[in-house]
Amino acid sequence: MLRIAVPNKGSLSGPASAILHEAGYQQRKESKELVLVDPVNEVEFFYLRPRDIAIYVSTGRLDIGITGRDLLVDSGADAEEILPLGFARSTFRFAARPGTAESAEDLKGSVVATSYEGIVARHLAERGVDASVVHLDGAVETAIELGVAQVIADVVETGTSLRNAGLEVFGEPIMHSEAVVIRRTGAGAEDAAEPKVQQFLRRLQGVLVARAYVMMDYDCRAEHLERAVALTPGLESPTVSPLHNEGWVAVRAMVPAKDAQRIMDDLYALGARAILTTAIHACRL
Ligand SMILES: Nc1ncnc2c1ncn2[C@@H]1O[C@H](COP(=O)(O)OP(=O)(O)OP(=O)(O)O)[C@@H](O)[C@H]1O
Ligand SMILES: O=P(O)(O)OC[C@H]1O[C@H](OP(=O)(O)OP(=O)(O)O)[C@H](O)[C@@H]1O
Ligand SMILES: [Mg+2]
Repeated sequence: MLRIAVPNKGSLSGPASAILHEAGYQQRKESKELVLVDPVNEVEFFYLRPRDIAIYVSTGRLDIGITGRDLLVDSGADAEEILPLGFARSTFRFAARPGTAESAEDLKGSVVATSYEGIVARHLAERGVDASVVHLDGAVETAIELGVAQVIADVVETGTSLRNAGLEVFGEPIMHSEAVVIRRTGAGAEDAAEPKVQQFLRRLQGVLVARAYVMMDYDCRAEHLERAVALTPGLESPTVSPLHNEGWVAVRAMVPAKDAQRIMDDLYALGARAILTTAIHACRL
């Protein structure tokens, strides 16, 4: 059985279970379940705190896990990212009251509050900045008002939490994060679990592609085919079939979902007709 760590709480938990479900894996029905065996797919899921997942995976007791890139880096565990998943996107940034500082270099002698001590301590050390780091579990934005720190380093998505606390980001983002699949550093072809890991990754990649692309079908005059195909090159090459009406062809290609409407306009302007898009539910590329 492949043993997989899944976040049990927080921003990563819902979308992680959703992508696994879309990839055809059984998922827990109830948030108190800690372990779930999916016998058909020969996978065992362990629902763990997101912050602990890299630690479990680094020991090799679990084969792979889903966590945040920021949590992976912060843990310092011997685990590496093998597939970015595109959800729980955030930046990790310094923030303070306006006018406090402009960059990490201004933080000498300051107290920085954060839930990500590992990332912050390393970032400051790399720049030779001597500042103290205070660990807080959450709601870090409040640490400044309560006088625990002059500066915070925290996850920022919309910036609403910072604005509500009267704080502003400063300096370059410390890192960009999103949910990622991780495994033990150095795991590879020699591992017994490797074929199953690769199959698991192909399934998740299939979901990511199915989410990002639609299938587009249209008819166009043969003399317009080259220009039409330039608009819909597909992933490898579009399928072109003859139509019963001479001089017309049917074209089928995958296109990025976000561009679909613009491409349909451009194809129509080119004289293409019967332009249809359909959702892709699953795929293996
Ligand atoms: N508002 C947010 N938007 C996007 N990603 C976020 C947000 N808050 C946290 N994350 C991401 O979620 C992961 C942290 O998960 P974790 O469960 O520890 O915290 P959380 O989602 O803030 O939940 P909670 O604080 O309620 O326990 C990190 O990878 C972080 O980048
Ligand atoms: O930029 P925003 O869209 O406001 O999102 C960022 C906030 O979301 C998370 O907080 P969460 O609600 O998880 O509370 P926590 O600080 O207790 O973790 C994170 O720690 C930030 O505070
Ligand atoms: Mg949080």
